[in-house]
Amino acid sequence: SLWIGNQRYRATLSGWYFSWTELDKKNREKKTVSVPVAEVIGVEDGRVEVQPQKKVEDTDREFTLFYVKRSGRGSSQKGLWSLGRTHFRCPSRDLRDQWVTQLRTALKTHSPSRPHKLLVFINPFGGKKRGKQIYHSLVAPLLELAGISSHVVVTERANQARDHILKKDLTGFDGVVCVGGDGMFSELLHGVIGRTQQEAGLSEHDSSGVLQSCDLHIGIIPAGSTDCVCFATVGVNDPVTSALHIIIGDSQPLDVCAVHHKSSLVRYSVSLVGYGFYGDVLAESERHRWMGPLRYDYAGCMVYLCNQSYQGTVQFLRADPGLSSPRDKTRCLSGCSVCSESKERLFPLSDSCSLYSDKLSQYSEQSEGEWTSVSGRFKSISLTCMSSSCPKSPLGLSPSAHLADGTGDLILVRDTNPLAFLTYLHRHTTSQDQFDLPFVEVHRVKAVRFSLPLGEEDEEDERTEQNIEEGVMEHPDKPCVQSPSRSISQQHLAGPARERGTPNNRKKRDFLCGLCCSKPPAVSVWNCDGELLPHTEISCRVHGQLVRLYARGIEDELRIWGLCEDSRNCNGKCVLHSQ
Ligand SMILES: CCCCCCCCCCCCC/C=C/[C@@H](O)[C@H](COP(=O)(O)O)NC(=O)CCCCC
Ligand SMILES: Nc1ncnc2c1ncn2[C@@H]1O[C@H](COP(=O)(O)OP(=O)(O)O)[C@@H](O)[C@H]1O
Ligand SMILES: [Ca+2]
Repeated sequence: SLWIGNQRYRATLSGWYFSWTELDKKNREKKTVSVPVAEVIGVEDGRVEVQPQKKVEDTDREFTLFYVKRSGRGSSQKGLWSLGRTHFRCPSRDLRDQWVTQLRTALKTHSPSRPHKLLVFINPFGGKKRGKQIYHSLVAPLLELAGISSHVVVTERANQARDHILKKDLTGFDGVVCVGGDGMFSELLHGVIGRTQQEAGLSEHDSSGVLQSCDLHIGIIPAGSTDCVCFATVGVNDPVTSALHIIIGDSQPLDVCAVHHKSSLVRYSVSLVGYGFYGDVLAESERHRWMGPLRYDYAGCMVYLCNQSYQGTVQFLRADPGLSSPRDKTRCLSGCSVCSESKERLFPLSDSCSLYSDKLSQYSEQSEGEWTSVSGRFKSISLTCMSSSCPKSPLGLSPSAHLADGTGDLILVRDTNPLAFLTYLHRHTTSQDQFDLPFVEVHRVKAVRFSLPLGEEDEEDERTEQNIEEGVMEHPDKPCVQSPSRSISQQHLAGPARERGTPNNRKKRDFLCGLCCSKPPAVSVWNCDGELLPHTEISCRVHGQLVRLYARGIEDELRIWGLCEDSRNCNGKCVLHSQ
């Protein structure tokens, strides 16, 4: 027996669960609460509070259990996790000590993948510039409660986090965490992939080569502008929810797209490699960083009004259509069967590298005839390895894309009238099918190539030079992977001086004029997870499950509450899947 307040409970710790059942005066069982041991955050002697501040009342018959608590069923805050806390009173001190010891032992046994030590990078300038506050007030107390030690680096420049991961001794760290947005995540992604390949002696520049999957986990505490990677892998962009996923050591594999230009790696992407609309929005938004996250809304409106489209040829290698389709109306949810089956396909034996290389040599030998080619004028071309859902678009760019199936979804939006394009964009904010439009096509792919019409190559250089002069990009001779273009401080410091009619400012106006007025540019620019790429002709290849995040995918609300056992096969009949 245990007591919560004056109420008696029968408590059991058996296998994977700690449960307590309310008993009435006649010992009849009433409501039961069950907490999976894997979701226990900590067990403390006495009555302990951590919010708003840590307070310990060391009463000798009590203990406090901290655990993951989900927002109520049907709540508007779907997917949010918070810290649950219950004070239990035992009949004696001895029994209290036994409970605490047993619970802690169970925690060690059932949660072997929890991190013990984390390396945390905070971008103090990301999003609304609240990174430091978010970490210290919401995240650090939870890590401390869970007994996780952390080494915190507040970044002073762009690429500091990436360089640190690439060059410094990481012995003892179980994972790396960023407090920031998609750009900050991208730094960690490049650091972790680069370091893993260095250690494995593999070249990242060989576009048909095998890449070694990374063991070091990445955690994201969302504090950025789009927070797409966090939203699409957790279901919400909430720092406490993400901190709890990190603490319990969740693990979500993620596909990564490698972008190459000629024979060198340009960058990696997980959320968006976008040309046309999304490239132009990013180029325009970088000039308005001072607006914070609102810069994307402003730039989106401006670029939409300019009504541009671009010519080019897109070639792609289709993924096996028997496995899944971007239009099958399913969603990749936690425990997704498509992704788990892909694991066996991508890594058929534990000695994955050799077999995987066999598969890749097949890939590189794939005949030209197997590439499908589409030429024309496009409003936008997007490739995403996952749904890319974000607060702006809750179902994302490709709602049925999978996080870890080794494929990406290629979305081609052909030139159309402004109203039709607005319909396409608007459907991202609703549950209407954005692919059910005559000028839109979507393909599930393994690789993509983009080329400009013959004779446009000079334009590519011109546009690239212009961007570099304006400080939006670095020189293409420097491999982009060594020096991504975006730096908040650079943009920030350069901003005010440029506003006052300096030559740079005139060029800024030329950029929009170029887009909207007399001679519109023939060439757009690629947006690669929020970075402008310095090349237009690129090739992309999806590497299945290359990295792992501290996440578990989006939880199926009905499955959690025991109402829908099979998200894939309910055929949209249940409440959640018919939405
Ligand atoms: C009429 C309403 C139109 C609304 C259209 C909404 C479409 C939203 C799709 C968003 C896809 C986002 C893919 C993620 C990209 C990020 O990697 C990138 C960088 O993010 P951050 O580091 O946080 O700054 N964000 C973008 O490129 C912004 C795209 C915004 C497009 C409107
Ligand atoms: N201290 C810093 N000063 C300037 N730029 C930084 C700093 N730390 C990180 N960055 C860069 O800022 C960019 C944007 O950061 P991010 O956290 O994604 O915010 P947002 O979502 O608002 O774009 C990243 O590409 C990162 O390389
Ligand atoms: Ca995928």
